[in-house]
Amino acid sequence: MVVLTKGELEQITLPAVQRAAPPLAFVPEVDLSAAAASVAARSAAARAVAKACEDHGFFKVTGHGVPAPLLARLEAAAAAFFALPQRDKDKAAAAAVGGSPPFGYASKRIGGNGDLGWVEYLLLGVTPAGAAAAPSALSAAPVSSASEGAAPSCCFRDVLDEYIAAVRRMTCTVLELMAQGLGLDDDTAVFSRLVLDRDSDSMLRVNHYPPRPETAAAAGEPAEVRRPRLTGFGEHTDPQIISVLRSNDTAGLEISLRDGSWVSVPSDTQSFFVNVGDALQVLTNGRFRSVRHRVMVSSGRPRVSVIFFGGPPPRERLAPLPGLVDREGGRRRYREFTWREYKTSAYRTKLADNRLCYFETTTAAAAATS
Ligand SMILES: C=C1C[C@]23C[C@@]1(O)CC[C@H]2[C@@]12CC[C@H](O)[C@@](C)(C(=O)O1)[C@H]2[C@@H]3C(=O)O
Ligand SMILES: O=C(O)CCC(=O)C(=O)O
Ligand SMILES: [Fe+2]
Repeated sequence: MVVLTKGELEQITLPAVQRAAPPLAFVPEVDLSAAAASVAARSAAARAVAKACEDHGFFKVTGHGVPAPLLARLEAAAAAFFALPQRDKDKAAAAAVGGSPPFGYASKRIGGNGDLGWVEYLLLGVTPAGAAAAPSALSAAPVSSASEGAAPSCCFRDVLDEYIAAVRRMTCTVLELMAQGLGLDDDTAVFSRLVLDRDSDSMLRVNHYPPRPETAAAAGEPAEVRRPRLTGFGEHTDPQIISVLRSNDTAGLEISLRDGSWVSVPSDTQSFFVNVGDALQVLTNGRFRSVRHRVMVSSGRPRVSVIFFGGPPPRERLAPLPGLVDREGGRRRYREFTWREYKTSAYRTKLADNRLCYFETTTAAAAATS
């Protein structure tokens, strides 16, 4: 059980004074089933994806083909896992493959550098075969399907493995549309091959944000005091190439727009949300922007989200794609580095830090500060 100090608790509750973010008026959307219908539909979808990645680094995917019963089973399995007694969840952490952070179960502590959030989570490496390198204790968390009534019960780990295979396939379709939208028609697998590589450093995260707790404030106090907004997951960009998120019907995800304002993303259980990650910002020479996002907890209902992070193999050298650099008159915004190097550097940072600035070329860094 994690017991926080008073100061640590304040760190989570501090944003209570902030006003709730307004909803994102227009969530860019791509329907993958429509995109598959014809060459013209595919190129229209590719253009829409590229525009969303340039404008927001964020969009919604519908028509994705991930079966609804699988999503329902995953949601039920995750809820059943987080409802386990604390000692069983802690045991799962201790049993994590390799036993080493960041993988396994944790509560309130995010990463190793003092970040806190109103969240508990499972973080799993995804093995080359597509299966979760999951804590073995997950096998002992039986769940029956919420949607299929009499369907056989099955363990969390099996549902996770099935989900990972499906979400990885869909992620690669999205990455191919991104490449096409950038005009990289000669090599539309330029991003997807990194996530499909047998050594791809991809991960799965299952987050559970418990309902915001009641406060003892007097009835006459303003709503923000009676129902403080808590930081579920502080603002950050994701370091990988792409993150593909699905949540239950409790909202909480917020993204930062280009002007720095925050907007909330209405939940949609039928869809997936895609974030551009730092590595894709580098590969596209800054044309696609990694989106700054966070989760705020202001609901009396729990939020459960599952995020697939598509990462390259550790040895992969990342640098702006030459074709995209040429289009900017040869200006290369980032130096070459390996994914291992980037990840090591990222894991030394706090959640809210800018992790890309250490990899900018001097010209880009100089332009940004002038
Ligand atoms: C504070 C941190 C948590 C994090 C590693 C880091 O040092 C900075 C990046 C964080 C992040 C954000 C996206 C993913 O949720 C994550 C798994 C990742 O790869 O980078 C987390 C890391 C984590 O929770 O360990
Ligand atoms: O839980 C969510 O909805 C988003 C969490 C997130 O951004 C992350 O795990 O990197
Ligand atoms: Fe994230």
